[in-house]
Amino acid sequence: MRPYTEVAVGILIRGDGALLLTSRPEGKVYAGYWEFPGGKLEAGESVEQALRRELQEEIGITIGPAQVWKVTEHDYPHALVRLHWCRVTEWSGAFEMREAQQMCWQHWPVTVRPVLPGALPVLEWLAQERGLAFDPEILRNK
Ligand SMILES: Nc1nc2c([nH]c(=O)n2[C@H]2C[C@H](O)[C@@H](COP(=O)(O)OP(=O)(O)OP(=O)(O)O)O2)c(=O)[nH]1
Repeated sequence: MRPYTEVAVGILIRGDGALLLTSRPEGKVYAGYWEFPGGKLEAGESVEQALRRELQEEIGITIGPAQVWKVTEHDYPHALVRLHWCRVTEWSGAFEMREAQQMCWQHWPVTVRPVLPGALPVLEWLAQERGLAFDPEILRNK
């Protein structure tokens, strides 16, 4: 069986309920797709540690406490990933896209696309929590 790539992902939720999405930088698989910020765990790291490091490295902020909310899996051609989703409502520092990504605060309905397929289940749960009708399929394509 293919080994899992463990990934820590942050769902940053602003006081007004908006969610932070970032675009995948050039040179990575799925470049230009929208995703939640995060990245792969390094050896010996907890999910929270990896998320704190990735968000510092990639978007310049320092997150407060982060606890795993959901765990999902996605089988991509490039990797079998296990995504550890953390909701984050506290952070400090100024946003700075250090990999030339774009960032976007999104209210419902989410308008950016395409969104990484591995992020769609979580968007569906977030919409359900708010009692919103949401068809994740429309976010798959440009
Ligand atoms: N950050 C993030 N990754 C996601 C999401 N949904 C999803 O399927 N993934 C997948 C895509 C990638 O296969 C994997 C994340 O790996 P990555 O290559 O972006 O991570 P990284 O920043 O550590 O990359 P690198 O150092 O190897 O360049 O998780 C999401 O919403 N956010």
